[in-house]
Amino acid sequence: MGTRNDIAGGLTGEQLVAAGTPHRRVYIRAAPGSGKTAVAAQRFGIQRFHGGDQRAVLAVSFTRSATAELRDRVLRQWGPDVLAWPHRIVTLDTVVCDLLVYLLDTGHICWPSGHRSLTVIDSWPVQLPTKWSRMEPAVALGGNQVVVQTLRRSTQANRPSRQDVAAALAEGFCTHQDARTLLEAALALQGARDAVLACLANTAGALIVDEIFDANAFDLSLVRLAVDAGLAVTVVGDPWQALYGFRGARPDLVPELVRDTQFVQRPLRRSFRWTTDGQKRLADELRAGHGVILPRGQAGDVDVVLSLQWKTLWSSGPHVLPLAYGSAKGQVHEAACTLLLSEVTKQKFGVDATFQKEALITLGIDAEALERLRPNLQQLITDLAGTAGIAGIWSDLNEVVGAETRRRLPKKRNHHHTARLENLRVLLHADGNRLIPALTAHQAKGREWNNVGVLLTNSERETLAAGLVQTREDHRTLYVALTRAKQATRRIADSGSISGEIEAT
Ligand SMILES: Nc1ncnc2c1ncn2[C@@H]1O[C@H](COP(=O)(O)OP(=O)(O)OP(=O)(O)O)[C@@H](O)[C@H]1O
Repeated sequence: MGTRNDIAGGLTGEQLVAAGTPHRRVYIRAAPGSGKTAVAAQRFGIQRFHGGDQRAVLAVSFTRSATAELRDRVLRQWGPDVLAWPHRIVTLDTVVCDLLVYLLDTGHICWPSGHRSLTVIDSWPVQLPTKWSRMEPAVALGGNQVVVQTLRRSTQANRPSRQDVAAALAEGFCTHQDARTLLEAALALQGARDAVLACLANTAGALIVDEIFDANAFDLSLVRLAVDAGLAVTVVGDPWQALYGFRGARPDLVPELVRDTQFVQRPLRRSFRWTTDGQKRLADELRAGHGVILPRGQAGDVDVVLSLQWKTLWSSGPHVLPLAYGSAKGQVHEAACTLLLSEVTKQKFGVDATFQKEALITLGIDAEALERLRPNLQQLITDLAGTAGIAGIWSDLNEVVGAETRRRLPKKRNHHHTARLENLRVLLHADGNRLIPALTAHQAKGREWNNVGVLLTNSERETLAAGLVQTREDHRTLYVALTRAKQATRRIADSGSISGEIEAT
């Protein structure tokens, strides 16, 4: 089986060394645009076809989009055979669930009403009714039994009742976080831990972990477990691009893992992204911690606008269309507006709104129901682009979406609901002007465009001018935003005008 590399001219020596190294524990430390995904994909294929091992080659990443990108790349580089069972590319959450189910199957832990297959959901509020409360039902392990406890939290939030969670659990439902909590607790039981180690050793020969700096302490303990089980483990990542501290990522623990378990380092230093001296210089200056100023300049043609917050993007003038209202919080009205936004983003850019999938889950709407809804959503966009009153459009949206969802839509409209529609209306009225898609740096991670505009707050500009520090997550988020362009990164002003060339101080 030969490789079908999709990179013109093939991989460089540095990339081939990283992809093909025979070491069993490898840390590929990669600069932005250095072909991290291409190298991970190459290593997957080498271990799959040339590893001389029938056991699974497993690659994991932390988000669905990063996992899908790696899977696509592996399939393109190696053809469909590469993912014949048992070889897999999945999120680490999938591996967690599989191990939990294995422990249920082997009787090391017991689920209420004896369930052995699980339906794992993103969060309870997308599935169960909630109330504003301090009392939070928490799934835990009591001995080897899965139970529900109630915890008193210091702040109130929308939370489901203990009874509803217990009933859902008895039907085999749990959240990804529950699955993690339960596996972590189970691994503290010696019998269960030995069983997981044996399961890993028997079924998998190699593990590749993409974006290792997004791992939290438990994720890293699973990587250690894979090392203990004797798997060949490769971790890939860039410490400058660790963004998920808010989800508990612990980039500071990665050097410890690499040191303790004696990984060899294979750096990827050369970047293929920069096609101009200006962008290369910017990337070098940022990484060296030097101060950088992106001066304002003439407007025109960036391919995307990036910012650290969705909110900033919505207040950035009539030419910038953000691909989401905000991160998905499982609220029904927000989800209904996301479906509407998605019709616009599909029309303008040919892509879904960023959290459309989450909105469909929140509303319990499947693909067929969405198709039924779409003509009505399109009519609502026409209304929004016209002069119809916002209050009427708000209740029409409720009626349209209400016909397909069992979730209760709000009876009373409030300012937040109508603001979403008002904002969209402003953009639909920006006639004749080219709309530019806008994303947060988190959503832009791993992606690249020719020309990138960034929207910065005053304090972010000051941070940039003083120079970035790798240990600060807010600094790393700026770094990710400013290293997405192949040609140029410009500072876009709120009016929609864009800055000129990069200037390093
Ligand atoms: N050997 C190579 N020759 C030519 N182009 C390459 C080579 N390796 C990678 N590239 C190109 O460089 C670009 C960046 O690659 P990729 O997206 O894999 O980088 P990355 O390391 O994942 O970046 P980031 O960490 O910033 O997300 C892509 O357009 C890719 O096709």
